[in-house]
Amino acid sequence: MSEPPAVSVDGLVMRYADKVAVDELSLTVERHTITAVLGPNGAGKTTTLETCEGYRKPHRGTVRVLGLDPVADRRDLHPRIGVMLQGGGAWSGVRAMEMLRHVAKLHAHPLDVDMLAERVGLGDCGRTPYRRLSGGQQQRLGLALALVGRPEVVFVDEPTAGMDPQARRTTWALLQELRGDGVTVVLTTHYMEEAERLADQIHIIDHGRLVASGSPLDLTRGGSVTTIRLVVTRPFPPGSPASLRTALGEAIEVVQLDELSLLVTGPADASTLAKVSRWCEDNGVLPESLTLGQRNLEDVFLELTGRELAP
Ligand SMILES: Nc1ncnc2c1ncn2[C@@H]1O[C@H](COP(=O)(O)OP(=O)(O)OP(=O)(O)O)[C@@H](O)[C@H]1O
Repeated sequence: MSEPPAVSVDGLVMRYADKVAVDELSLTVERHTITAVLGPNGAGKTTTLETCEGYRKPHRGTVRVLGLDPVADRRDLHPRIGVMLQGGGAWSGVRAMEMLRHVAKLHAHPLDVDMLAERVGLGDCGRTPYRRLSGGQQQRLGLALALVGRPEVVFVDEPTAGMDPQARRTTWALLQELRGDGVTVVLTTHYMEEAERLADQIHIIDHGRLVASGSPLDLTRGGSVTTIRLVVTRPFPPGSPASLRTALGEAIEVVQLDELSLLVTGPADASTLAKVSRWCEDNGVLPESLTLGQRNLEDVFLELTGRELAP
């Protein structure tokens, strides 16, 4: 029999009082991958992760991690997973290395804590109390705490939030190294670049629902699709997206980003650019800029939800 996937979520519904935070969500995370759950603030990413980690019980649907029920099989599952919580999850007065040593002792075969501290870049702040660590250092400690028990699956919630660009790159390299060692990494992020660079598989969620899944390449369709961004000097006349779409033809999508900009997506080329320019002239619209580019995940998200991904 083949081994179960790292994570399988099937028809998950999660509610806070009357609010539906996760709405019939189904997704699979294959082993030995980096999988990103991507979505804007409030999309339901943390709630989904916390359910996989066994901190919340599904209101409906099922969740399995390494084939186990995170709540009912908690004792068997917990030694096999690592969890990096949003906001660190350490006591405020404890020193970074004390905390790491303490957690290491709870595991049967922990990693060497000094090596791990060095690797995540905790280096010279090991004696600093948790509350005095910078946001980025708290994140690094959180990551070390998640990894010290040699987990098979590691859940990391917004691993690079609050990190400077260099620390972010170090963290990306570390997560890639983990995948190389056979660990499955499940991360949430609202950084499109993070998902695009790191993930083998991306699940985009919005309002608790899955809106798209695939590899970064699948989702951006191999770069054969281009975008045109049109920014204008005065608000568009009413009905502009529909009128522009009619002018450009069937295969082209037009999304209004805000009152002064539109995004055109599809098999666009120089002739499409010329048509957009002509449409502007015919409709008394004065372009401030008109740029042709490759479609990226941010554009995919915009098309799917009509909203920007970045907070
Ligand atoms: N404890 C709670 N009580 C009530 N509502 C909650 C609670 N936790 C989350 N929510 C709501 O559920 C929805 C999903 O929240 P969740 O934190 O899962 O989203 P998220 O995608 O992780 O967002 P973020 O990127 O901001 O962390 C949001 O509308 C949020 O306000």
